[in-house]
Amino acid sequence: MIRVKFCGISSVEDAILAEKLGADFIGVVSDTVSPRYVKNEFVKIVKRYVTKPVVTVKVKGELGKILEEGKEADFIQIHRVLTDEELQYLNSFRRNIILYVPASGKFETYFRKVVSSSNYMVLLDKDNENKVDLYVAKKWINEYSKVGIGGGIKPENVRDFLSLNPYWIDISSGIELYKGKKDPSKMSLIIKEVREWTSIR
Ligand SMILES: O=C(O)c1ccccc1N[C@@H]1O[C@H](COP(=O)(O)O)[C@@H](O)[C@H]1O
Repeated sequence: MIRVKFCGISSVEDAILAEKLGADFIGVVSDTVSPRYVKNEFVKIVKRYVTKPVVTVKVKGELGKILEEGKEADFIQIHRVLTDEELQYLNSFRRNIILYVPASGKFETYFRKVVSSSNYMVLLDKDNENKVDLYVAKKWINEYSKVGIGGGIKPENVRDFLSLNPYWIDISSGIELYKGKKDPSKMSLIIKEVREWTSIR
């Protein structure tokens, strides 16, 4: 079964709708780099209305602060490439962590460091503005069980990502009416594609 994370959720209404339509994870971006930014306190509010795990996405900042600010979330997704020292520091915490790894052959060594470090979930995504290398992504998904994939997923191309058989697919901008507002029909289409894909395999 391929799980679905709808990310960049920035209203309770969209969180409730995402869960109702079938999302397995509700992602919120609590980092000001995002046009979908929400304050840390939003996690606690959303958790009153949904039962699915809530993921808070962080990009910048010192890891200790990220872990503290993300403590209300079920998962903390750290969406930047970490230094060796940061990976070592993170290993000393028992938290549900999702680590971003750019889906590019240039990050093969980093991918191996991450998956050998601890029991992380790994999210493959674009390497800056370079598209996801689906060949590399397929190779890594076959090697490690907890690899999700994002990076420009939308209803028109979701099958390309489902064919890699990831642990989950992760979508933010591809299911929007406009930045910060999710589109019910696009979310429904994604879920429909996933269910159809899963039912025939
Ligand atoms: O969603 C965001 O605004 C965001 C901002 C900064 C870092 C990560 C962000 N979202 C994560 O990136 C992937 C891919 O996004 P997209 O679907 O290509 O728009 C998304 O799944 C989130 O996990």
